[in-house]
Amino acid sequence: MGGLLGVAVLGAGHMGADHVRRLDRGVSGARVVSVADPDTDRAKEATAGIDDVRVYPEPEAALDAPGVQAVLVASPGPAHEDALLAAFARGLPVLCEKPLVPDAAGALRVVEAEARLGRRLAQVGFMRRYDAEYMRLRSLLGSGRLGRPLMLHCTHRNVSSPPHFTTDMLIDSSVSHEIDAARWLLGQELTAVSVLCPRPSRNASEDLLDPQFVVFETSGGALVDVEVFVNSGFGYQVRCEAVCENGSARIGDGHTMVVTTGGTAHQEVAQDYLVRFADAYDREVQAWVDATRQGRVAGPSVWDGYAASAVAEAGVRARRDGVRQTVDLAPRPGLYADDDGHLGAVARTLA
Ligand SMILES: NC(=O)C1=CN([C@@H]2O[C@H](COP(=O)(O)OP(=O)(O)OC[C@H]3O[C@@H](n4cnc5c(N)ncnc54)[C@H](O)[C@@H]3O)[C@@H](O)[C@H]2O)C=CC1
Ligand SMILES: O=C1[C@@H](O)[C@H](O)[C@@H](O)[C@H](O)[C@H]1O
Repeated sequence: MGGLLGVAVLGAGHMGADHVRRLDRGVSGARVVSVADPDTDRAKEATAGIDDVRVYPEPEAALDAPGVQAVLVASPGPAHEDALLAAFARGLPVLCEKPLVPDAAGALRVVEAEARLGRRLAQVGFMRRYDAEYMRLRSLLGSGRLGRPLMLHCTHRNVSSPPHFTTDMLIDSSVSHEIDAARWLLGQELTAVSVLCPRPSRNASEDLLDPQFVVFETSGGALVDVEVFVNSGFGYQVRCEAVCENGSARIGDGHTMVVTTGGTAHQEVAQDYLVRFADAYDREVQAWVDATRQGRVAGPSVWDGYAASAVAEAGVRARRDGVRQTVDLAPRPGLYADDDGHLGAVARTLA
């Protein structure tokens, strides 16, 4: 594909506006040609200073704008299914922010729609796969040097959650990252989930069960625990420690400057994902633009997005019912047999 890749961006909120800036100025090979947001003022603000960009209230109009060759979906999760199906109907490659679709049935409909097309068109925005620390951890685990992984201990803390955030979203929006990262790091499926909730923090809104403690069992006999705390108040902290038979490895501790003065040491703590994962988003979007211009689709697949939604849905049930839930994935269509390239390679090294 010659020339710059013309991208339609759906949703101009926190992530959408950041991706518009990234496509315009942060990565090479792309330009934003249209943006859709029912809040057109928000879309205009996000596109201020960009030449020849059109703003629409409806997603379909943005997809049909002249020059659109690919789509970046950054609308809220419940709007993703319609956006993906509309992009597929037009044969447009997509980078869709996580979650693919928050509910497993909707995510499976997207899998089936892409499988019917017979070719991959979409990548899911699980950006941790593009984070330098996560990539190092995966390659260390894959090398077999530490032996078989026994446990992953994960922490996922946000400073505060937006007003629309619900108790279910702690798992289907926030923990969805750990679900994908665990599948990718271990090369195993998550097969069962249990959730415990301590007495909620007074800093969370009254109807929010925050924090939560989630434990996954994996197909290879490992355990993955996640403390998710979206109103920690003190920082954006994402950590992961892999404990293996012959050693352990931890990421997420030292992302910023440590200042020592007057007998004490202070470490800055990132306040949000846009800062902590800035490099990962850049790498993710650049990889998507490059692959799309070459007519390829890479990165986390629609199948990975479905698996994450199915596991998260079981987690939400486990939290609501207070009972361990098993995860039953639908049969994987042949189109995603290649996903073993992502998951199976690590699994094979560790077998
Ligand atoms: N990868 C990551 O680390 C992160 C991913 N996200 C994901 O990004 C997506 C957007 O999240 P935020 O930007 O935080 O939300 P937001 O609430 O800040 O922005 C969403 C925007 O979408 C617009 N919108 C609503 N319905 C729409 C539709 N049908 N078509 C187009 N636009 C529509 C809203 O008016 C709003 O401006 C979600 O899927 C979320 O899970 C969000 C934060 C971080
Ligand atoms: O994806 C994200 C948000 O949607 C989610 O709500 C946050 O908890 C995560 O830290 C962020 O990466």
